[in-house]
Amino acid sequence: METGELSEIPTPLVVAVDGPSGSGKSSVSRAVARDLGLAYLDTGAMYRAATWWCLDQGLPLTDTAAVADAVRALPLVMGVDPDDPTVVVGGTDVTAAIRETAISAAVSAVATNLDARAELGRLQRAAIKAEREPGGFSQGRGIVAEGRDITTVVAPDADVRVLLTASEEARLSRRALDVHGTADASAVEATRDQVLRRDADDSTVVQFHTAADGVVTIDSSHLGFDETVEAVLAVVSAATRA
Ligand SMILES: Nc1ncnc2c1ncn2[C@@H]1O[C@H](COP(=O)(O)OP(=O)(O)OP(=O)(O)O)[C@@H](O)[C@H]1O
Ligand SMILES: Nc1ccn([C@H]2C[C@H](O)[C@@H](COP(=O)(O)O)O2)c(=O)n1
Repeated sequence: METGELSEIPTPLVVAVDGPSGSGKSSVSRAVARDLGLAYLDTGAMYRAATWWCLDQGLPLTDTAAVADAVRALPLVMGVDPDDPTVVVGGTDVTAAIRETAISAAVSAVATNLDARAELGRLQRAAIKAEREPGGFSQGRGIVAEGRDITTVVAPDADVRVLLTASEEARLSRRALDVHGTADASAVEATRDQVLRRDADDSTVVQFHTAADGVVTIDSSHLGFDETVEAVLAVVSAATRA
């Protein structure tokens, strides 16, 4: 499918994308949203923002009740422009800060807190609903939302549901390139915690390695970035023609 061909897609359109760390969900979902003129919601960034907020207040992430209370009071504003997805907490722009290694290392403690998940899921559903209505960023065209449980828990009724996977090897070398600028053996080794340990911890509460019924799997291990975007657009096209 050619870029831009989907200007005729039925709207509002909700596209849900899940997958493990480094599978390409964020970058591919942003490109798909841009192409289709939709909003973009990075739900992982919401877990990261919640983690930043708790740590900023000096909360021990092991105190599950205190973390859940803090997340219920989280003053979070998510920017859903795919060209400039921002994250603001209590008036502070934390878009860059939430990508730091300290947050990546700690975020699973919040992601495995079931009360925090319930609250963030509620905020995610509200953000998706807002983009189905005229007042949102997309003016009612819709949204691409990505994470770990969007196809299954947050938006199981999405118009298009995709599980984006890639081999461990591909995911580790992509993340190593991002973080260390090289995918040599030591860079890959240094990336294991951020990718595999985090996925193992997160998998204890949410399933994102196998597609649920009705979810289309795209394995990007041997696809380039543009090919992966095209593959998702093809799934959107097929689903909206059906
Ligand atoms: N098909 C692909 N081929 C090569 N590189 C890719 C592909 N898809 C994504 N990438 C690159 O891999 C890196 C990781 O992608 P991205 O951050 O989107 O993954 P993610 O699944 O959102 O990870 P995380 O959940 O850890 O945030 C980025 O640099 C991205 O450009
Ligand atoms: N829907 C979601 C989105 C994210 N998470 C968790 C999993 C990660 O450890 C963390 C950060 O996500 P990332 O920015 O790396 O995509 O948030 C989740 O449990 N559910």
